[in-house]
Amino acid sequence: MAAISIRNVDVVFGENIEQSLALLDQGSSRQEIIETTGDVVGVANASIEVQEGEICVLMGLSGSGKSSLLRAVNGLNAVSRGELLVQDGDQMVDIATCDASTLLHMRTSKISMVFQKFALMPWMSVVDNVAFGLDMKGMSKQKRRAKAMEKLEMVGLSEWKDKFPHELSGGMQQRVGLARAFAMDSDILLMDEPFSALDPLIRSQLQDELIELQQRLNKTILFVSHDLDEALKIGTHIAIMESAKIIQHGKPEDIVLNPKTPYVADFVAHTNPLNVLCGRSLMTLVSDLPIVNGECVLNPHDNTVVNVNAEGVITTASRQGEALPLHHWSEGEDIERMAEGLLVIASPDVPMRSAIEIRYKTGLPLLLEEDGRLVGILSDKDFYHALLGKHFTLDAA
Ligand SMILES: Nc1ncnc2c1ncn2[C@@H]1O[C@H](COP(=O)(O)OP(=O)(O)OP(=O)(O)O)[C@@H](O)[C@H]1O
Repeated sequence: MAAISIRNVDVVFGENIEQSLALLDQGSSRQEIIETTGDVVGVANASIEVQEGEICVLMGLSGSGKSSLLRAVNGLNAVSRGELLVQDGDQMVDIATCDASTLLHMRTSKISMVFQKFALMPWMSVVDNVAFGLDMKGMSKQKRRAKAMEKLEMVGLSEWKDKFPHELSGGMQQRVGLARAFAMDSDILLMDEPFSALDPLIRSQLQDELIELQQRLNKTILFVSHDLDEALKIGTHIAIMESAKIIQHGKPEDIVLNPKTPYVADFVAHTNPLNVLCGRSLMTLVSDLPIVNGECVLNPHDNTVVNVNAEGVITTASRQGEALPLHHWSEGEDIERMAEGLLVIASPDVPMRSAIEIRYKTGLPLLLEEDGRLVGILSDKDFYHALLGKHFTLDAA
């Protein structure tokens, strides 16, 4: 079930909204609209569904409209046109048209927000900051404190409960912000560049923690970032915005492999694809391998070959006439101790990061097997393609 359903949403800032919407419908650009009406188009005709338990990252350059859309989800920005449905139990509430008391209910019990600037109260202790917001839910003081302590524990800051925000580092303050958002126990978390003010190491740690917490608590998260590496790491889905519009929405691997416009391709070209790609997307198909004397040639330079029977089952392999030991690898198995000269057979779903590590340890290509049949290989050419970003095809719309 969709937790958030954004349907043809426009967000226009200004005094002449009707006129600006009419101009949008006529195909006027943002710039033309600002020149004619003085209004700024924050979001134009955005439609996406975010399913329960997804982390959807809104990605795009500065000014593309990410925050404008995010803030529409909890009513901080008014929706000028369209429907913005948010799940409340087994019904959907339209944030665009609901009354003030419904909006208040949604904000206090269904949707929480984490900002880039931690938004902590400087005069309140860490634990009181985390508990802030729970009294609006009518919780007793004792319960509020217990809940706040539980969430502080979760982010590893229980020892810091009585300190004040200025006594904490930026990363710790952001953890307090996260603890506060999780304390609200809302089903939906809106996160506006929550980690962008932090240094890379802390940022990466908090990203890992967020993924882990999300898996444990199964929240639905809408996350704004201008960093595709971050989006690829934490997003189950990514929506890319340009000039107020969503121009591509899909799973991370789809975005990396099939960018729809040069704008998306440009983002993709500057990212590290190893976190999202798997062997299947890059492998050389078995049907494309040269066959010499009935053997599939993996590397003609050192005569590494593999034999498959009529059913496609791998039987033996050799390098310069010497038999190579075969080893079936599955995810989670230690790669560190793999010996040079081991020919590894893995699933086509092997993450490229693991595949490269295996290649590094064994010095050999990988064989990819599905349903007991050899379907492809990963050789150095495929690894270089992944690293150099030559794996995608620009599917220009
Ligand atoms: N409250 C507002 N009033 C008027 N214009 C606004 C308001 N909020 C945003 N805008 C304008 O809407 C456009 C989109 O801004 P938005 O903050 O959504 O972009 P963004 O993609 O989140 O950018 P950034 O990464 O820099 O935060 C910008 O031109 C901005 O000036």
